Amino acid sequence: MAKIIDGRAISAQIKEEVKQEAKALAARGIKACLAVVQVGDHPASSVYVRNKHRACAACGIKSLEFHLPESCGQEDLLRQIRDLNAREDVDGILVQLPLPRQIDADAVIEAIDPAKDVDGFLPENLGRLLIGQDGFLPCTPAGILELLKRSHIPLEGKECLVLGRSNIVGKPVALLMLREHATVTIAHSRTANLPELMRRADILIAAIGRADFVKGADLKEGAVVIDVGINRMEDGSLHGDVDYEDAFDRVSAITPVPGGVGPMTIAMLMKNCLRAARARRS
Ligand SMILES: Nc1nc(=O)c2c([nH]1)NC[C@@H]1CN(c3ccc(C(=O)N[C@@H](CCC(=O)O)C(=O)O)cc3)C=[N+]21
Ligand SMILES: [Mg+2]
Repeated sequence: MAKIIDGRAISAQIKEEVKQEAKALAARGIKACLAVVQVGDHPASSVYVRNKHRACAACGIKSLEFHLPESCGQEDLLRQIRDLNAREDVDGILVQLPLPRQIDADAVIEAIDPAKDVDGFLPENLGRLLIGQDGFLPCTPAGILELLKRSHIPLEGKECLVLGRSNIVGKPVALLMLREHATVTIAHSRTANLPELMRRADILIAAIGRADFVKGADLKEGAVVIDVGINRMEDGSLHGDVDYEDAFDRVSAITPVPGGVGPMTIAMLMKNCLRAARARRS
């Protein structure tokens, strides 16, 4: 029987821990504060942004909303970020992605003060992860590690296969697994021997954005599957990158979609906000 790794339950536990820490900080007169910057009205973004404000409220973190029009220019956005960098009361800055085409997203993200980079997207924080220094970890990779740790899944010496090589999930989660002494392989669209790699992975982390791409027969018997994919189907349902039903009887543990990695991303964002507040103000 496969164990379902319950991201909603584990994220609720983390948010409860953050709430207690936020309370302790508030007792010293420090109210942690996240600024969320949204540009335009990408429908998915509005939902995600609302969820982030909701999580802040639940954790006792103040959240501020800055909503710029779809047509806003690069300079307008940069001015907004410089303003938030300068504000004493703002601990974390999150610029919701994707940004409209006319905006250079890399330049915008890099304008954020690294001490307020609660997404963990800046070169400074990703570089710290690479060389083993403390910094803000990107939320999805950090959430994946937390899911594995709180589910007591051993990582040391295990074969871990990461599907996908993005800067915000694939590459950083591979580094985190390496830090935990797993043997890590990163596969991508041009990997030649994917079937062979999938068949021998003890832990498979899928972050490719292709609905139901990984089938049960692809997996090693008893593998642990972490599914980062959030693929919206035509009927409105969400599917992961792994065919959950098909994989279920073959794995020892698996994250559902929804209710797996997604909620953990937000919980780790809350944790990063609190950490930013503590580091900046005490
Ligand atoms: N600067 C920035 N930081 C981000 O962290 C960021 C971003 N931009 N842009 C968009 C992506 C996406 N993302 C998700 C967070 C939570 C869920 C989540 O909670 N998902 C739920 C349900 C989702 C649903 O029903 O649509 C689940 O998987 O159970 C999903 C996706 C953060 N992102
Ligand atoms: Mg599925």
